[in-house]
Amino acid sequence: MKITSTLLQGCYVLEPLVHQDKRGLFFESYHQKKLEEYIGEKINFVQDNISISKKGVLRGLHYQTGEHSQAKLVQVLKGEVLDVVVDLRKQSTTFGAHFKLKLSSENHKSIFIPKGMAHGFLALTKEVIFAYKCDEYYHPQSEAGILFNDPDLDIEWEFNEAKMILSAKDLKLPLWKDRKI
Ligand SMILES: Cc1cn([C@H]2C[C@H](O)[C@@H](COP(=O)(O)OP(=O)(O)O[C@H]3O[C@H](C)C(=O)[C@H](O)[C@H]3O)O2)c(=O)[nH]c1=O
Repeated sequence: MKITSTLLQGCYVLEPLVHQDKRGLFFESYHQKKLEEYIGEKINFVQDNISISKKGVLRGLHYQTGEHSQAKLVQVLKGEVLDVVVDLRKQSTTFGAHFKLKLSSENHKSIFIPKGMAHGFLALTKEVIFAYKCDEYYHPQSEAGILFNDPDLDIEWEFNEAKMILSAKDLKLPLWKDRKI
């Protein structure tokens, strides 16, 4: 597995070793020991999530606050997304910055997102199966988010906004300057 840093402190891109043969392919989609050794801290994922989205669906930007803040390992099992991570950590050297990367069932890449980040993705193909691990359980009372097209974050989603599909909840998320801490 190859692990590379991103512009965000503590956020990494993982690329598995893909074993191909006449049947198809095999790769380790998660290896706790290798990831812990690289990031230098223990990881204990407790919940796996899967969402399925049509082309144009944008989910995010979401996070959980306080003790329910989640580290995540996100990957795409089918299709392709533009994945976006935003650094919410005031003490971070990359506070307020964002990182984006295309994840797909072709590139097999995943992103380790540390606690203290907002996360979202835009589905770029007809059907996207998105799978991710969280190190804290879902805690609705601690859910928070930032509007996807916040002017201060200025995220270029590379997609026609008129064709995006968002939940009513996500369309009402606050701006960066009004976000829940
Ligand atoms: C997140 C979550 C949701 N739910 C229920 C709540 C709703 O009834 C339904 C859909 O939830 P929501 O609209 O929040 O789902 P997404 O918009 O995909 O949310 C996710 O979107 C971005 C990409 C993330 O990174 C977050 O982990 C997560 O917030 O699933 C659960 O039962 N458990 C959960 O862990």
